[in-house]
Amino acid sequence: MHVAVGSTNPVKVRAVEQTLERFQPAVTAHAVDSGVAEQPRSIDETVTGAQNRARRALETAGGDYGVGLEGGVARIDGIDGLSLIMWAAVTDGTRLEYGGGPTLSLPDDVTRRLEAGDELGPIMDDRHDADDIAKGEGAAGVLTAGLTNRSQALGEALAGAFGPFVVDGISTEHR
Ligand SMILES: O=P(O)(O)OP(=O)(O)OP(=O)(O)OC[C@H]1O[C@@H](n2cnc3c(O)ncnc32)[C@H](O)[C@@H]1O
Ligand SMILES: [Mg+2]
Repeated sequence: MHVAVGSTNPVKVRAVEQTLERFQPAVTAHAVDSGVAEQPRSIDETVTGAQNRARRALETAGGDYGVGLEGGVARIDGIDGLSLIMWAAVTDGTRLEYGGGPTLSLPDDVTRRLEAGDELGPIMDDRHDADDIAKGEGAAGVLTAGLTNRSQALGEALAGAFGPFVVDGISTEHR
């Protein structure tokens, strides 16, 4: 089974390898355009980014499945400030399925900086005097003291999006 991922961020590739380990897939990484802003700011924009990445990865690489993973921030009813969200999309070239990852309420100072126009990755690096948090444990790791991390969180989104293909037995019919 060949799974083409629409990103070269190692955290996203790892999320796919870990979540789909059972199938021992060949996972390839492709720098595709998400078609949305570098920092998506709504559920709609985040889902669209995931969908574009999945479709474009499969178009670029071929293979059995295209996977798109996208991070974003959004306002959630009932919660003050902005929250970190993440969505996955999977396509086999015909069908598209979606899954959401965990939602994490962001601290006030992070929300303020996002509202001023900054992106979450650089904000987290600056706040924690670190480099490339978005390519490692992620905000999901930092904000939970490691109870989860970005790969694991993205993996949960992917499980939701990939599951329907497995349930319907499609994956075993592919190469
Ligand atoms: O190379 P790509 O696939 O684009 O990887 P990315 O880390 O930029 O991931 P996204 O575009 O999906 O994320 C959109 C923005 O949100 C940031 N972001 C999302 N999740 C994050 C996390 O867990 N920790 C830090 N930054 C995060 C990220 O750095 C981007 O600025
Ligand atoms: Mg990005």
